[in-house]
Amino acid sequence: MIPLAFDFAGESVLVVGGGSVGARKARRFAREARVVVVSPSFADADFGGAALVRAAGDAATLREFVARLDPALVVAATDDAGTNDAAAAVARSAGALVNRADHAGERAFDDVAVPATVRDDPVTVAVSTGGSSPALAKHLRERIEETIAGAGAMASLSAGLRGDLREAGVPPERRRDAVRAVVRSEPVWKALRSTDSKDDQAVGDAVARIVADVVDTEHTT
Ligand SMILES: C[C@@]1(CC(=O)O)c2cc3[nH]c(cc4nc(cc5[nH]c(cc(n2)[C@H]1CCC(=O)O)[C@@](C)(CC(=O)O)[C@@H]5CCC(=O)O)C(CC(=O)O)=C4CCC(=O)O)c(CCC(=O)O)c3CC(=O)O
Ligand SMILES: NC(=O)C1=CN([C@@H]2O[C@H](COP(=O)(O)OP(=O)(O)OC[C@H]3O[C@@H](n4cnc5c(N)ncnc54)[C@H](O)[C@@H]3O)[C@@H](O)[C@H]2O)C=CC1
Repeated sequence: MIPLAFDFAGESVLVVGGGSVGARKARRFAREARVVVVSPSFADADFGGAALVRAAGDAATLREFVARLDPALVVAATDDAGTNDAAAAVARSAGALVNRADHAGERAFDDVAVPATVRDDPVTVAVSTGGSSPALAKHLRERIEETIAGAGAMASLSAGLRGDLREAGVPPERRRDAVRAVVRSEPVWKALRSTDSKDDQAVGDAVARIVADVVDTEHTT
């Protein structure tokens, strides 16, 4: 399986099944998509603000919801394999992606798996075990959470730096070297992770030193 980042803004997601797994998937996709959950009962308190429709997902009902919502993705998350089969078949015939919560391995070509995900916006890190061990995916996600602290700020900082250097007419190769040096710099990471607001100054100083170093070195060689 190959991970891709999918922009769900403006898209719909249909979740079939309102247990704790359906709720977790609904919360996940409700960050961006319009989510509708179809289920005869709802066992979790938090569906991320998704619309909840109390109905059994038989094939006719599912076809109706898929036709109405035109979802990019259908999540089959019931405890009933027959219903999950029907949800997957209806989704496929409508050209939607399918996520089956009760399947791993030997997937149809259009199936997707939901990875364990760490966010420090705009950075996301996704862990998949190819469906073999979701518990391991979760554990690795917890470990990575500490490792990427500050990555969101680093992404914004380096994107800003790239823009500034471009505007200043710095040629592409030198720009690339400077940005690469900044994202690898321990002093910059340390300052970004600091909760001390005066470290904004430390970040700026560390970046300025690196940029001057890279630009100067390459001037003189
Ligand atoms: C294939 C996949 C399809 C999909 O759902 O997309 C799938 C399938 C199955 N999960 C099962 C069980 C568990 N799933 C979790 C947790 C998570 N499961 C997630 C994803 C995936 N699960 C996809 C593969 C991802 C990959 O490639 O690794 C995570 C990462 C993302 C998310 O769901 O948000 C989320 C962690 C979120 C986080 O915290 O970061 C736990 C841990 C726990 O609950 O503590 C357990 C119990 C322990 C265990 O069994 O491992 C079972 C057996 C059910 C049974 O035995 O009845 C199946 C079905 C099967 O294996 O056949
Ligand atoms: N992918 C994952 O991360 C995990 C997947 N699983 C799998 O996912 C399934 C669901 O797990 P839970 O949410 O814990 O189960 P659950 O039993 O708590 O919830 C199942 C939900 O499906 C609903 N449902 C039953 N028939 C339906 C129908 N015809 N139409 C619509 N909804 C229907 C039920 O009302 C209930 O709300 C499990 O049976 C298991 O196979 C379990 C743990 C983790």
